[in-house]
Amino acid sequence: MNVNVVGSGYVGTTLAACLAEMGHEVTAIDIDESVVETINEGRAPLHEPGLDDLLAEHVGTRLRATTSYADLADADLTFLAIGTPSRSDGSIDLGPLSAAAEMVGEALSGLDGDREHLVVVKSTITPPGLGRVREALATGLDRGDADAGALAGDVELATNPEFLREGTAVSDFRNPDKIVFGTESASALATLEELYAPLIESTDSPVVRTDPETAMLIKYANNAFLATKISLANDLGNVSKEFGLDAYEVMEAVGLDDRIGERFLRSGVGWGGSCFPKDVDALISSAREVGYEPPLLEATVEVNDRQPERLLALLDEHVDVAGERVAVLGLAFKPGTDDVRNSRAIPLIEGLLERGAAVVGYDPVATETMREVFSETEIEYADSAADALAGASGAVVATDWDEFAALDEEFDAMAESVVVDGRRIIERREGITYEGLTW
Ligand SMILES: NC(=O)C1=CN([C@@H]2O[C@H](COP(=O)(O)OP(=O)(O)OC[C@H]3O[C@@H](n4cnc5c(N)ncnc54)[C@H](O)[C@@H]3O)[C@@H](O)[C@H]2O)C=CC1
Ligand SMILES: O=C(O)[C@H]1O[C@H](OP(=O)(O)OP(=O)(O)OC[C@H]2O[C@@H](n3ccc(=O)[nH]c3=O)[C@H](O)[C@@H]2O)[C@H](O)[C@@H](O)[C@@H]1O
Repeated sequence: MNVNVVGSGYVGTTLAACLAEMGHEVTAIDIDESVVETINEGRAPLHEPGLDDLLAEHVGTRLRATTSYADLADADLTFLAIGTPSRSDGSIDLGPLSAAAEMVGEALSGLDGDREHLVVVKSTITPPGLGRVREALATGLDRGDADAGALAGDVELATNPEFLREGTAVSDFRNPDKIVFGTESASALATLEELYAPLIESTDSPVVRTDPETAMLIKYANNAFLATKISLANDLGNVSKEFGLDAYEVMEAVGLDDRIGERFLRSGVGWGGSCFPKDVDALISSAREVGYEPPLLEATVEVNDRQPERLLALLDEHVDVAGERVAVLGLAFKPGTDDVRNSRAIPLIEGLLERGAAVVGYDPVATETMREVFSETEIEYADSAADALAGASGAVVATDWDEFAALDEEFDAMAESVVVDGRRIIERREGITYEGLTW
């Protein structure tokens, strides 16, 4: 099939590359010229394992990138994979997605009368927000019938939420736990089924067929459940630590219960990233708009917000960091990515700066992205964990990069070897004062 993917971030680029791998002709559209140039050179515009190889293989044959919407109507369908960031009140900023939907509408306004085109929202958007995207698309099509809530027969809106994780985006896309189609007509469903047929046949993944709004609520409920699972592990982890017990031993045993499952029970400094924080906030915000205060989701956020301060309080017990050099190991919100959006390293660094510490951060891939959050005048960036630790009076671990597990004599070069681990990646050893956040 002939497919457009509008938005070439983590989701859009992965989707475009994997659809090309499945044999489709794909056009990736992004407003950022540098992103388009990078893709056309056969490279990923972001750090995502396996994506460079896929692009190198398919760019120039089945995949191309462009900033132009001009030929959009030639394809069978168009995905919208635009960011849906949070506003300060927790609701979603629909501006970028609506703007893109309007541009797609304009590009489709000249569609031949006998042709159909499916617009598929891949972005995560609340059910009420979807109405706004429909309106924007209708505005673009210049049909102005948004009140009727429907688009003319030849252009239809569907949803197909994405469940991939950053750092494992390509393998997650190739092996999905489920595929969710939110459609309003049999022909829209048939289009998505045809598009995904190679993946469904090769993986046997379950397919959920529902309406567009329910599909999106499934996405929110999924992320809310996972974030709550981690926050519960953190709450129980804090209790374990106060009892002088090891939360990991406890949760490993708890996870053996099939009804609970062992994944996403790793306690520590909490969840970050571009999605859990914004999606849980958006769900709370849109529930409030319809008159429901969701107490458990609010507690999920509160537990998460407190973990970095709990970690710093442990550091305070061992060293007064005012005027001292403190190493922050890991800047990315999790290993395998250069994404620092809502990374737990950010509140840790802010807390250390408030205490008057001289912060030196190290990350194997996320230094450049973190420089956009903290300038070189605010914190120092080291080229290696060893350089970050040298002369430091304390170290905090924010990300569980594998390479941190191998650190050993590097701790000997610290002025005071106090290590507070927020991710259980450093081994306890002789010669260092080690504190685990929940163990
Ligand atoms: N990052 C992730 O792991 C996941 C993200 N999602 C959802 O997918 C959506 C996209 O997320 P990311 O890929 O992380 O976003 P991103 O921020 O990495 O990428 C968005 C891209 O859209 C481009 N863009 C903005 N306006 C545009 C326009 N009018 N026309 C063309 N391109 C435009 C930007 O230049 C950027 O390259 C969000 O709703 C997110 O919640 C869902 C599952 C996983
Ligand atoms: O909607 C999204 O964008 C995506 O959000 C998450 O994926 P992602 O944010 O890439 O990363 P995760 O692996 O889920 O980790 C999120 C955060 O939770 C933390 N985490 C994870 C697992 C755990 O046991 N403990 C824990 O603290 C990680 O360190 C990280 O900060 C979901 O896992 C994906 O299914 C979803 O598609």
